[in-house]
Amino acid sequence: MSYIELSKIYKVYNEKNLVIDDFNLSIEKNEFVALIGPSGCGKSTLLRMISGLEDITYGDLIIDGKRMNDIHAKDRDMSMVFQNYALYPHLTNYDNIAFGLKLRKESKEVIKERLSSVAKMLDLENYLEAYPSELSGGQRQRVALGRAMVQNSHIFLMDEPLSNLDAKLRNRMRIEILKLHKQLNVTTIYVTHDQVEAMTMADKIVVMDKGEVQQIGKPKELYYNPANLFVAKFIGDPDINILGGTLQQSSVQIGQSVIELNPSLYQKLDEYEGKEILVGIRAEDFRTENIYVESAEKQYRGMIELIEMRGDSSILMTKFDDNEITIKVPSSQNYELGDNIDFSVNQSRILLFDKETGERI
Ligand SMILES: Nc1ncnc2c1ncn2[C@@H]1O[C@H](COP(=O)(O)OP(=O)(O)OP(=O)(O)O)[C@@H](O)[C@H]1O
Repeated sequence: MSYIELSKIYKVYNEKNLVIDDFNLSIEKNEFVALIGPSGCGKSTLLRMISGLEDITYGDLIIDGKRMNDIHAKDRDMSMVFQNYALYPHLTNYDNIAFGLKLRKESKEVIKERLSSVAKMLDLENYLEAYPSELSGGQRQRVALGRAMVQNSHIFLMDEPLSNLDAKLRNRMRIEILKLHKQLNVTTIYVTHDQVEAMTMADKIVVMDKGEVQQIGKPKELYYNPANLFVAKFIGDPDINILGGTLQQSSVQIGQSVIELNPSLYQKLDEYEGKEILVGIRAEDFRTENIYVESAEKQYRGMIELIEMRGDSSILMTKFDDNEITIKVPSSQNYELGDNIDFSVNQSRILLFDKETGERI
């Protein structure tokens, strides 16, 4: 049995509103798990059920072999960090961090010792006598982290802790949280709607939609082997290109164009022969250089309609037959608006989906 087991968990609000539907997840000790999905999919509800702030309607929450459903939040050995920091404005940062310890009636010495070690780790030593309003967003979030850390809990629950920070600070805090996670040997469950955050931080990602798990896997698994169209579209930036086509033996007909498929792929496709399917191609899976070397790959030509410069790469928008597509190229390749671009498709990276169910074929 894993350290944390969520087994057949359901959440029903007001006896009719099902927001978590048969959720199952195993989490190992010291693992960093990200829950991601669009707004309203039930991520926060799930985290609140784990923390004890919300009842579990049905199912079992087991931690270290013990059923926790009826254990009070304060006795669950967990610390929570929220998006809006939830700091008390009338308390100094020191008292904010110490709040939980004082509530638990820890001795002054213990509080002082833990505060000093945490403040050092978070680079907050010079701000302890100040109030939260005197801090920047990043510093406030560090105070909130500090408050969680001094509890010495074995489990950290984080609900979009970085969403209020600007992009640069978010990147820095991501690294800080990861370092803390490793240093403290805690098990972390991290809610975010930002797939980049989840991909860069998590050992394991749970993709949710409408209260249901879509896929659980390592970041790379989700990226290269999405279970369905929802996961393929949710993970990755820019969005994966999805083209509608008809399967014909060893190829897919897309409008007037044809994409050849790898033998390993089309051998599994008998039941789809002559049927409409969806083809997923990530922007980096078009080849634009040395395509003549890959003689087996068919070549296509499109006119560049838009260029998005991203620093190291450029995203080119062009057409494949009548479909708008994006192609990612190193920005050192010089393309201009209106240029024609020749490209081929990396066959080994093509993803196919059932048009009706969205499931990966
Ligand atoms: N106390 C409540 N009573 C009734 N319905 C609720 C309650 N809390 C949440 N919900 C509903 O449960 C669903 C899931 O909400 P939840 O906050 O868990 O989503 P989320 O994925 O965390 O969204 P976001 O990313 O926007 O925070 C929503 O449809 C929401 O309206």
